[in-house]
This record gives sequence, structure tokens and C-alpha cells, in this order.
Amino acid sequence: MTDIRILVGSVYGGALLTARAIRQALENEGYCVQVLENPVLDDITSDDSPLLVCTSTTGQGEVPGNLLPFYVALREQLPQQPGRPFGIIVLGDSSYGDTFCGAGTLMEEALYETAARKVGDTLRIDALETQEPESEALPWVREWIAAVSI
Ligand SMILES: Cc1cc2nc3c(=O)[nH]c(=O)nc-3n(C[C@H](O)[C@H](O)[C@H](O)COP(=O)(O)O)c2cc1C
Repeated sequence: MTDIRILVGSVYGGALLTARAIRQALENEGYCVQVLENPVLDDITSDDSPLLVCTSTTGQGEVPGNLLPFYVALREQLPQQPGRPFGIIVLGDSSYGDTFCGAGTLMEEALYETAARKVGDTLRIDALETQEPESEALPWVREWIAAVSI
């Protein structure tokens, strides 16, 4: 069964809770899921499992501090991951205007530079619209995992 690695970026815990809810749901379906709260590059270069980014946005469209070292290392070293499937779930708040969900865009750009392959459209979860990000994330993940498994 597919092994999934979730790269988490979270300041106040919303994205982390969402990642844990995803892990629970996928484990119930027999997947093996790792939630990486402080990911390092080795976590992704040591195998080739599909990657799911689940991050919020902080500052002015920036990646949260716990994910930032991974993001910087990824940009600097660009370990090539040709064809490796990835998906993006990003939490934000549309009242921030132009920087809405900017962290998802940054992670997407960095992963594209490693030649990884995006599966599905980015899920943008707006804090103005929902208090329960996992309720949007879980149906999206079911479609994503089906697409990854094809
Ligand atoms: C200081 C601060 C800066 C933020 N900056 C942005 C931003 O630039 N763009 C955005 O879409 N959301 C921004 N947000 C909103 C958060 O991404 C959103 O509330 C998210 O749900 C928080 O998730 P977390 O609990 O995992 O940190 C910001 C929130 C705070 C408190």
C-alpha cells in the first residue's frame, strides 16, 4: 500500500490538526502516513513516496517557521525528484489579499523545480470561509489519493 508523507507548515496548529485528520482518514483506508512536523530534506530524498504539503501562510505570504528550513534547503539544493507525485493543501485568509495562500505557491514552485509532478489542483482553505479546515481537506484528499494511485 502507498506510503504518504505529509509536509506540515503551521503557526497556530490549524494545518497540523488538518494533517493529523488526513492521516487518520487515510490510515483507516490502509495507507501508511507520516506527518512531518519539522521536515528535513532527508525525509523526502530517502524514498520516493507521494508528498502532500499541508501548510498555512504567515507573514506576508510566507512559509511558516517550522517548514521554512525545509523550504530553504529545497530551493538551495533542488534534489531532483522526476515525476514524483505531490499535492498542495494551503490554509490562508483571503482578507490578506495578494498574499492569500502564498505559502502554497512557494512550495509548489520549489517542488516543480525538482521536476516533481503535481497531482490535482491546489486546495486553498480560506479562514474567512471555514473554521474547520479538515472538513474541506478530507474530501479533497480522497480524490487526490485516487489520482495518485492511478
Ligand atoms: C501574523 C499572520 C500573518 C498571516 N499572513 C497571511 C498571508 O499572508 N496570507 C494568507 O493567506 N493568510 C495569512 N494568515 C492567515 C493564516 O494562514 C490562517 O489563519 C491559517 O488558517 C492559520 O493556520 P495555522 O493555524 O496552521 O497557522 C496570517 C495569519 C497571521 C496570524
